[in-house]
Amino acid sequence: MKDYPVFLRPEYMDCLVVGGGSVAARKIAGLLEVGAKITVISPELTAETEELLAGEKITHHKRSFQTGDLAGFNFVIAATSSSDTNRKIARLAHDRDVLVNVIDNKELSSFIVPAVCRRGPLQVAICSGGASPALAAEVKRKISGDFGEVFAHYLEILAEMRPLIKSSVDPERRRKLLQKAGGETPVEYLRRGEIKAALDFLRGLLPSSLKVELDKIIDEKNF
Ligand SMILES: C[C@@]1(CC(=O)O)c2cc3[nH]c(cc4nc(cc5[nH]c(cc(n2)[C@H]1CCC(=O)O)[C@@](C)(CC(=O)O)[C@@H]5CCC(=O)O)C(CC(=O)O)=C4CCC(=O)O)c(CCC(=O)O)c3CC(=O)O
Ligand SMILES: NC(=O)C1=CN([C@@H]2O[C@H](COP(=O)(O)OP(=O)(O)OC[C@H]3O[C@@H](n4cnc5c(N)ncnc54)[C@H](O)[C@@H]3O)[C@@H](O)[C@H]2O)C=CC1
Repeated sequence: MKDYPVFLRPEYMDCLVVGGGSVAARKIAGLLEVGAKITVISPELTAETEELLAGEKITHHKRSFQTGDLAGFNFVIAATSSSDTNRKIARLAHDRDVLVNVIDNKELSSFIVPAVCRRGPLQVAICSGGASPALAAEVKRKISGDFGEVFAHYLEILAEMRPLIKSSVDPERRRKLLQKAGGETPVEYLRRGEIKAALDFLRGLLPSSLKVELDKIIDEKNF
C-alpha cells in the first residue's frame, strides 16, 4: 500500500510525545522547528532531550504513560522503548481518531515522519515507507546539497510578489507568468546559486508597475 503525503499545519496540532529518549528527541526537535505545541510524558529524559526542553514552552510530565493521557491531543508520537506501551498508545489513539506515529511499528502508525529538506517555504519530504530510514536521510542530504539557501530567498520574494501579481495581472497572463516564475529557468539559476540572475529573470516577466514593487521588496530583504 502507498502512503498519502500531506503537510500538517502546526497551529492546528496539539502534540503529545510519549518517551524522552534519543528517538523522541529527534521527533521533538522536528516539532519545535515548526513551533508546534508539545507535551512530553516520560519518567526519564536523556541529556539530549532535557537540553531540548530547556527554555522551551513544553509541558513535561515526569511519569509513565497512563490510559486517559490522550485527552485533549490530536497528534501523538509513541516513542517509548516499550513496544507494549507503544502498541497500547496506538490502540487508544485509533479509538479516538487521533493521528499516531509509533516509532517501532509502522503498521500501527497512521502517519510516518519523513526526512525533510527545508528552504524557506519550500519543503522536500522523503520517505521510504520504513524500508530504509537511513536511505531517506541520505537522499535528503543529497537534495540539501543541490538546493541551497538561495531557494528560500527567491521564494520569500516570490511569496510577497504573488498577491500583487494576482491582483494586477489578468488570469490568463498571470498563469503563464507564475509558471515561468517557478519554472526551469529560475530553478536552474538557483541550483547554481545565481540568485541575481533568477531575480533578473523574474523582473523581466513583470509589467513595469510591478518591477518597481519587486525592487522595493529586494531592497527590504537585503540578501
Ligand atoms: C517507520 C519509521 C517510523 C517513524 O519514526 O516515523 C521509522 C522506523 C524506524 N527507524 C529505525 C532506525 C533508524 N531511523 C533513522 C532515522 C530516521 N527515521 C525516520 C523515520 C522513520 N523511522 C519512519 C520511516 C521513514 C522512512 O522509511 O523513510 C526519519 C526519516 C525521520 C525522523 O525520525 O525524524 C529519520 C531520519 C531523519 C533525518 O536524518 O533527516 C536511522 C538513521 C540514523 O539514525 O542515522 C535509523 C538507523 C538506520 C536504519 O534503520 O535505517 C528503526 C529501528 C530499526 C532497528 O530496530 O534497528 C525503526 C523501527 C522499525 O524499522 O521498525
Ligand atoms: N522511528 C525511528 O526513527 C527509530 C525507532 N527506533 C526504535 O525506537 C526504540 C528505541 O527508542 P530510543 O529513543 O532509542 O530509546 P531510549 O531507551 O533512548 O528511550 C526510551 C524512552 O522511553 C521512556 N519510556 C519507557 N517506558 C515508558 C512508559 N511506559 N511511558 C512513558 N515513557 C516511557 C523512557 O523513560 C525513555 O525516555 C526501539 O524500539 C527502536 O526499534 C530506533 C531508531 C529510530
